[in-house]
Amino acid sequence: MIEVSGLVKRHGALEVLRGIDLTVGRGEVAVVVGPSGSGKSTFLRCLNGLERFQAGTVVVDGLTLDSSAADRRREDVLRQIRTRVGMVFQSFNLFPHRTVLENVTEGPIHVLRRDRAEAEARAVALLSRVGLGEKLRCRPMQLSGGQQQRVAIARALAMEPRAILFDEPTSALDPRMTAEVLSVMTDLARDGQTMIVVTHAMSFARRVADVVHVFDHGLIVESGPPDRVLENPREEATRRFLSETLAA
Ligand SMILES: Nc1ncnc2c1ncn2[C@@H]1O[C@H](COP(=O)(O)OP(=O)(O)OP(=O)(O)O)[C@@H](O)[C@H]1O
Repeated sequence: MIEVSGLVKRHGALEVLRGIDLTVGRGEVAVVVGPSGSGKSTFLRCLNGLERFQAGTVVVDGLTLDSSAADRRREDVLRQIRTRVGMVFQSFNLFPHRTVLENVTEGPIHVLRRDRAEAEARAVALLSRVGLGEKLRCRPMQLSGGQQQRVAIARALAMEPRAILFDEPTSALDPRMTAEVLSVMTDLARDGQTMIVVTHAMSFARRVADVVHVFDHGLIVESGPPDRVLENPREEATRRFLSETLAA
């Protein structure tokens, strides 16, 4: 579903990603962990074209983005990738003046050109699935952070994405709201949703990830199943990261 090779991203002289290779199969859950500043968010942002990169290739569901694509072709590929790959951010990013229901129907109606009644019926079903069937007419401000994040997940799902990228979806939430959001994400994973999740929630990584990738200074230093990487890390950088995370 997603194949990244040799991805290099620079900000001026700073090499933020120094040659990332990573593959995510259909229905797989990849969890990305690593210290602050190691390039995790930048990596996700390169996958759906929010960031340009200087070298390497990203293939998503058969669509290829590379560093050399001319602007017109790039825009065309990006448009297609963005309809196939959802993104859920730390800060929810909902439309503040729209209702919960409108937040979820906006993309299907205006981007996928779905009929309004069909889009609303599906949005109601998705909002019920994330436990918000009673909140359809609320505005985002009237909801807790955990509820807003679940709206953001329903909004991503409404686009029928082939894959969803999660960028620290629970780091602005308290433990109870974090648990609500991780439970929704766990259900999605069980239903076979392809996902890449950047998170500090190690319990989620242990329970749900098929593969954990450890970033350090713009490189993947270690990858493997969670019980192996998190319980028996081979690399010093992984051990350091895990001991700092446990101490925090
Ligand atoms: N627009 C930018 N201009 C310059 N440097 C940037 C820019 N965006 C990110 N960086 C730098 O790139 C590096 C990687 O940042 P990134 O946000 O990807 O890390 P991260 O692993 O997601 O960190 P965190 O866990 O704190 O979110 C950092 O050193 C950051 O300062």
